Amino acid sequence: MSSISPATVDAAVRAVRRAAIATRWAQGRLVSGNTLTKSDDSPVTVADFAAQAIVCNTLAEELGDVAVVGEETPDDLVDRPDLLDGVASLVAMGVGTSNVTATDVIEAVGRGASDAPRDGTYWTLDPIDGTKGFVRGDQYAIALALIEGGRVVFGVLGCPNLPNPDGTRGALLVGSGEGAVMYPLDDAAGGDGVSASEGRPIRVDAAAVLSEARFCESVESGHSDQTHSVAIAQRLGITAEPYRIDSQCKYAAVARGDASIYLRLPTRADYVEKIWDHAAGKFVVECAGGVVTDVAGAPLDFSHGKLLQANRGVVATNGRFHEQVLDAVGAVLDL
Ligand SMILES: Nc1ncnc2c1ncn2[C@@H]1O[C@H](COP(=O)(O)OS(=O)(=O)O)[C@@H](OP(=O)(O)O)[C@H]1O
Ligand SMILES: [Mg+2]
Ligand SMILES: [Mg+2]
Ligand SMILES: [Mg+2]
Repeated sequence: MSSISPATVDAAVRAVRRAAIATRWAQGRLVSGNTLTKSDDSPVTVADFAAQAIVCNTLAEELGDVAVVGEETPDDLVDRPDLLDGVASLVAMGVGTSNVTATDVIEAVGRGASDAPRDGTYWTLDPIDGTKGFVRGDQYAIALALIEGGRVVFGVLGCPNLPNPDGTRGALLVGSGEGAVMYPLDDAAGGDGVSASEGRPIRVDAAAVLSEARFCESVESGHSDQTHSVAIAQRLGITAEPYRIDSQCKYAAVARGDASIYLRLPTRADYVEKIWDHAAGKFVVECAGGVVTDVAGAPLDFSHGKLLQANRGVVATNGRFHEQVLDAVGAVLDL
């Protein structure tokens, strides 16, 4: 396991925190013209572009010229002067400067449009994961991970709306070789980097009785097969209702013990998962003591560029239940 320098951790946490706070501000203020539909028919908003720009600018400022493989591309923005103004104001808010121009925005989003070299070192970024949840006013995540030689080595998940047991909302989860730590999103000390005094180590739950486990899955039935997940739960004797929550907040839920299992069951034979939808979340779960594989039990393989083309679906658990869950998944999906 490579060790990640404190400067790298600090830059990544600051980048995600800034994007989380700016997008949270934007979430309740979106109007219909703030959203467009991409060529694959999926939605993207001014906040997705702004978050990518904020994270890329912060990493560049603090770490220099790093490669970032982000979900969004400036191509979707260039002919949309109507969107650019909104993105620029959000970026200005996020990075704490004034005078962000349309050209600055295009350049900053473009910093996140690198290719994913097979054996190289690069960051992967989902500036808003769960855009549908974001637009609905529900859960979403900012997910940033570092990949070295085809393996995830560090991950940060910003979950601006995640409900905490003490009634507050918002959490920032960091997975590194030293374990998983959760920080409040709003730093009491007023800083936006790592504030070690406030970090709290997190672990997957210690549940030992499978029938009492809680499983989570996507809100969107088009992203995860919710019919087979019910059959799998029944087979495992699980009676609790599924915890349906948007985005990589599902990984956060498993990492900190709000749920014991995350099932992402393919809905289409031709859908291939993207690295930015899983890298940060899966690493945080593993650092918190959990296990993550695809539905057939294979480790997620980040050595194929932008796509997890060697995998289908995802199963994440507290580790203790993993084999039994995979057996049930295999039986129900007829693998
Ligand atoms: N068919 C299909 N199967 C699996 N996954 C898909 C599919 N289509 C889209 N996506 C990706 O799902 C990402 C959102 O993840 P979730 O389903 O967990 O969240 S949500 O319930 O949609 O909010 C979403 O990420 P964002 O685009 O960042 O929101 C997509 O990359
Ligand atoms: Mg998207
Ligand atoms: Mg995503
Ligand atoms: Mg996204």
